Amino acid sequence: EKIEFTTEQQALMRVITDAYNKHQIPQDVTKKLLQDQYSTEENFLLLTEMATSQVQVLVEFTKNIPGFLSLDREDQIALLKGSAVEAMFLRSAQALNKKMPIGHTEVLEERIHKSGISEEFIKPMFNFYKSIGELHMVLEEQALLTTITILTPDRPYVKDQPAVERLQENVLDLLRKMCVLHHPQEPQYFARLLGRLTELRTLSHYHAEMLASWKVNNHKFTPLLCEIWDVQ
Ligand SMILES: CC(C)c1onc(-c2c(Cl)cccc2Cl)c1COc1ccc2c(ccn2Cc2cccc(C(=O)O)c2)c1
Repeated sequence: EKIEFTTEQQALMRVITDAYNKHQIPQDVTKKLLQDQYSTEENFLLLTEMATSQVQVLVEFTKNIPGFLSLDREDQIALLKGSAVEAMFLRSAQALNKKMPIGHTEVLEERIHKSGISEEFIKPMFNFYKSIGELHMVLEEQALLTTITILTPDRPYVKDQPAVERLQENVLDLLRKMCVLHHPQEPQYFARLLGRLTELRTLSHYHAEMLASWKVNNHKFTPLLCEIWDVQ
């Protein structure tokens, strides 16, 4: 069917894609992937640094989502805290599936495997990475899916859910059209993408247990991660 984008949708697409492209993990952080040692401790510290950098990238990206800064301030915080892990699973999936320079991916996978995460969480995590890779999302779809995750109205402590719903609906409609445009042979592609959001929620529950097991082994997180994940 012929896909038409309204002028508002074209503007929304450009703003979100530009924001998604603009904010990257600094090179010095990703460069360390290849240099530092391989002990469990070193791997954990490197991943902690990447997670911290990723949260900063995420906050900057979120501020560029049209309408986000007009939401109630406390709701903005609730949306960020509620979606940070899911957005980082999406971002790490995209990084592992393509974005990383050659050789970084294997190193990064290796470091995740050897960072003190128990096997029961590694399996679903890498299944998710594989399922994201199989979708071959274009960049716009990645940016929109991340935005939809952030604009999830039913996060804990969100007061004005309808306001968040209205923003999310605009992005959902735009993603639906982008999917028809980029995957014309797969009418179910949009539904498959949204199915990944369900998998993200499951991973987010696993992640809470990962944090608890790291804490038990007295692993330290940065102040920013402690704040966004309510640990320590
Ligand atoms: C605190 C730390 C040990 C941790 O706790 N849970 C997770 C955790 C884990 Cl272990 C998996 C998924 C999500 C989280 Cl929060 C992590 C490690 O977090 C990350 C965060 C981002 C990650 C990674 C791996 C890749 N990326 C994204 C990435 C890497 C390099 C370049 C770019 C880019 O955009 O240019 C993006 C790990």
